Amino acid sequence: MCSGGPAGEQDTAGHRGKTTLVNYILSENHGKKIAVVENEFGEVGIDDALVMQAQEEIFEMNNGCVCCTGLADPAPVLQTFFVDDDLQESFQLDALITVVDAKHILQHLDEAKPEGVENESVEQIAFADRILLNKTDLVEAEEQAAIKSRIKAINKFAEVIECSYGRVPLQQLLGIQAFSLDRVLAVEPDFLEDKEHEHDSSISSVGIEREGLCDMALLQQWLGGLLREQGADLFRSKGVLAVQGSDDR
Ligand SMILES: Nc1nc2c(ncn2[C@@H]2O[C@H](COP(=O)(O)OP(=O)(O)OP(=O)(O)O)[C@@H](O)[C@H]2O)c(=O)[nH]1
Repeated sequence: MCSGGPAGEQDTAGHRGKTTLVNYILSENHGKKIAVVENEFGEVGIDDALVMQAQEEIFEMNNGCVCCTGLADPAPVLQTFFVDDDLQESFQLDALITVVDAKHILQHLDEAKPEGVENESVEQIAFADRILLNKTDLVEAEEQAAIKSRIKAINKFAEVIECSYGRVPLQQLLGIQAFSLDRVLAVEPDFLEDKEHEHDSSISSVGIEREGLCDMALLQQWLGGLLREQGADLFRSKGVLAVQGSDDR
């Protein structure tokens, strides 16, 4: 299970490399059968198109609210494994793996939040059993060491693995039996209590679906305007485009 987070573009905050990691796992020759369950935030499923169509089955759950998708707090998704009897009987939670974007993590950890609102980057690191410190190609060794010690200060138990493009030997990620309920309870003592959580309505999504080909110049003009006027309020944008004059998607 990989926990999510706010996104932007490759060298902007967000997009930490989770899809890249999943695609790497799916394309490696590990002999395992893998099912991917995606918790998509928003009514238009995008990740499904971005995850490689290997032989694996992909289940997509659309329209999750931001707090239930694991995008912010990983706890609600983790709880699912413990409150559902069928899941408990058939599955074992092997590890919660958090992918960290080395280029932007310090900025996220330092973000001041309103009172009562958790810093989701801190939460995701605190709950993790393994932490992939990804995009290390974009930071100097000195900064990397500083990031590692910040991570260790939040979670001293999880092994931190430095990598680029999620390239980590798979025996360090799959079948590692690293999840420990006791450790999660130490972070959040009421983790197993059947509490209704308040849905976070401060973050919402907008989906746009259109038939036909798009004009890249017009699209960039529109996106540029949107970023100028509302960039500070945009957490994540992604999509699949059929562009006029190009065979690629
Ligand atoms: N330089 C660099 N780029 C990377 C690395 N890992 C992933 N990327 C690039 O970062 C971009 C975003 O990667 P994704 O795997 O889509 O990120 P994500 O976490 O799935 O993003 P969301 O699903 O939107 O949260 C892509 O262009 C990747 O090729 C890395 O280690 N270094």
